[in-house]
Amino acid sequence: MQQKRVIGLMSGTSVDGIDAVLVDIIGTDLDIKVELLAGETYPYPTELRSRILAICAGEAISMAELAELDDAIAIVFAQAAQNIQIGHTPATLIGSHGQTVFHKPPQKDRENQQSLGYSLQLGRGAVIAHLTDITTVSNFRVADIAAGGHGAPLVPRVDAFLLSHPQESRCIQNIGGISNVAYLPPRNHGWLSQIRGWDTGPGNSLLDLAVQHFTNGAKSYDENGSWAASGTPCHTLVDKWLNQDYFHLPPPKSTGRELFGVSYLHDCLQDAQTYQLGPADVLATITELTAASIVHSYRTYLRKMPEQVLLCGGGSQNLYLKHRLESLLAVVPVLTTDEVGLSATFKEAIAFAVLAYWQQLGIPGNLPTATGANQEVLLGEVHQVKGNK
Ligand SMILES: Nc1ncnc2c1ncn2[C@@H]1O[C@H](COP(=O)(O)OP(=O)(O)OP(=O)(O)O)[C@@H](O)[C@H]1O
Ligand SMILES: CC(=O)N[C@H]1[C@@H]2OC[C@@H](O2)[C@@H](O)[C@@H]1O[C@H](C)C(=O)O
Repeated sequence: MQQKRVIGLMSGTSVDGIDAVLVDIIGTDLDIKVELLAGETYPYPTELRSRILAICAGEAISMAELAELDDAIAIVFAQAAQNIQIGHTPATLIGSHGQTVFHKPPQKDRENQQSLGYSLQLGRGAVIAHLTDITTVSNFRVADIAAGGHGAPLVPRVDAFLLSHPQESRCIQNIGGISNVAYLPPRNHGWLSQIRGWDTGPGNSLLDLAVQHFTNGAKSYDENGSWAASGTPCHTLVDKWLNQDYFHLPPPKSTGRELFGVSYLHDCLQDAQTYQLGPADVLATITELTAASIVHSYRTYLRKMPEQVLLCGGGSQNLYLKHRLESLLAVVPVLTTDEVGLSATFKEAIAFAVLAYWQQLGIPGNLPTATGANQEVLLGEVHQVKGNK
């Protein structure tokens, strides 16, 4: 049986820091087992985070600055990989997602011709491999995009093998900067082809930006959602915002801070002024949009509601958001993946360790029903170092 010690590195659309995990992986698909040996979030240095957020918000930079940023990110990713191994037998493989700074889904023109998407993750794998002396797999999204897919979400195939249930249907709901779902039917005949996945819309991105706006940067997020919980959502605005095109696009679909970022928040704040909403009410209203857009997408795009929802990502710790999801989902129980034995904080980093492991075994990592690609493909580019297998 295959077994490997792997490092997973991930920084998502919240741009809060690098999630690093050290895992032992054994098996291949339904027999796969992942043991989490260590997990840590290493915050970005403040100045580096500001530069990343600026380009995510559309600020123009020169090619020289882009090259410098690419390697500055690779260096902190490599440091995260070194640190997570302290006190452990070293890993022989790294799966590094990198830092998304631009994401453009594939688009259809008026003649229904589809153009390819484009997604850029910085922190080049060759530099991580060189600095750590560990074979590194990176650039996971490009092969799926070349096959006509969105290149996202990629985690549903990993969710399928780590979190599906023999009898129950589950939605695995990640609430990061952006939210995405993997719908997992019960594991019976043909279940793999019935899995669905898509980005549901905003997660914490708008909430974090609003908190930074109201506190002049003194706070970066609303801990436990307590500030939002002290306000009242404006349902008229939630209904208006839910009319937006993205929520009415059928899956497969993906999005990013290009849509749910600074200028979207600006529009929300203008609307909020019309209704004279104070900061707590604005946060409550954006939280309601986040919860309502998730539930609306289940009701609209799934044949049947799931029997259970398992939350993960930083937003799973936002108690007010969790409470609003529970209320809107009514009878469907809402748990976190921690409660079924998989770390809600580190699941995405674990997923990129698994995707790197699959790459080395020649196992495809994408699910065309989630990304829209025209075929299953091997994900990731390999940066081999001497001695690693
Ligand atoms: N205790 C908490 N209370 C409320 N929100 C929290 C808490 N802890 C984390 N968060 C939120 O989670 C965010 C980080 O989530 P996460 O690390 O899952 O995002 P990400 O991986 O960057 O995003 P994505 O999944 O879109 O790639 C923080 O920016 C914050 O908004
Ligand atoms: C382009 C990009 O980085 N997309 C991320 C982002 O963060 C959440 C959502 O948008 C998601 O679908 C995707 O990441 C997860 C890890 C995925 O590919 O499954």
